[in-house]
Amino acid sequence: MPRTLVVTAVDAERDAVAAGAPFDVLAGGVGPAAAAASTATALARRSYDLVVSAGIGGGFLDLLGDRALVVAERIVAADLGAETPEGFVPVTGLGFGTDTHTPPEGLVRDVARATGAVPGDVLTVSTVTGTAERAAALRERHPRAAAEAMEGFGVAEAAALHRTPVLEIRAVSNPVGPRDRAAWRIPEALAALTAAFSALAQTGAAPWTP
Ligand SMILES: O=C(O)c1cccc(C(=O)CC[C@H]2O[C@@H](n3cnc4c(=O)[nH]cnc43)[C@H](O)[C@@H]2O)c1
Repeated sequence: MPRTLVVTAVDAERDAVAAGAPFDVLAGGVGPAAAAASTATALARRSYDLVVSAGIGGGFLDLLGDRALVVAERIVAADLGAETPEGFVPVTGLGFGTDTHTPPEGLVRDVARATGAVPGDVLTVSTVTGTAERAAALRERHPRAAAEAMEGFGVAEAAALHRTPVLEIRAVSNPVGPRDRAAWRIPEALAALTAAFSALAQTGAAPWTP
């Protein structure tokens, strides 16, 4: 029986996923470093066939419109690199590391079909975008970005270390742009997360068999 590990940032996200399906779900902390450490520790204790980074996230509404869910075609470390007078240079442009993980195409397609999620790039940032200028800079560098969050790349790095396929699923709680924390629609996003994992479990297909 295939085993799937879902890694969220906080307890509320963990509980939302668990309410949808009885997978192993871990609240691994906020940010890429906490996510990588927690995921690597979990994968060292037990092997899994799939790791899913899941939670709420900011949406690029020019691409998403009012659609509430995103599945990552690529998981991109959007602020891992160097600022230069000519602009941002990703870590790969500096000659080392990686800045992108690519989930299995077939699984991305299956998730999109089962949940209605929009496939696109999901950016991992260490600082939540809070201005229109920053949002525009990200859009220019990442024309296929559909969402940003803070953990996907960390989860993906740990999964890669353990040679385990990875996915990222984000329910949109707020637009990527000028900060307005009071307007974040967290309960709605958590409900969308529950519905997504419930839909995946109901497919009855591997690797979603709980
Ligand atoms: O206050 C709450 O009830 C609550 C419930 C669930 C989650 C939270 C969080 O604040 C989670 C932090 C988490 O959210 C992701 N996130 C959400 N929007 C963005 C964004 O625009 N840019 C980057 N990250 C975002 C992120 O992955 C954080 O881990 C609160």
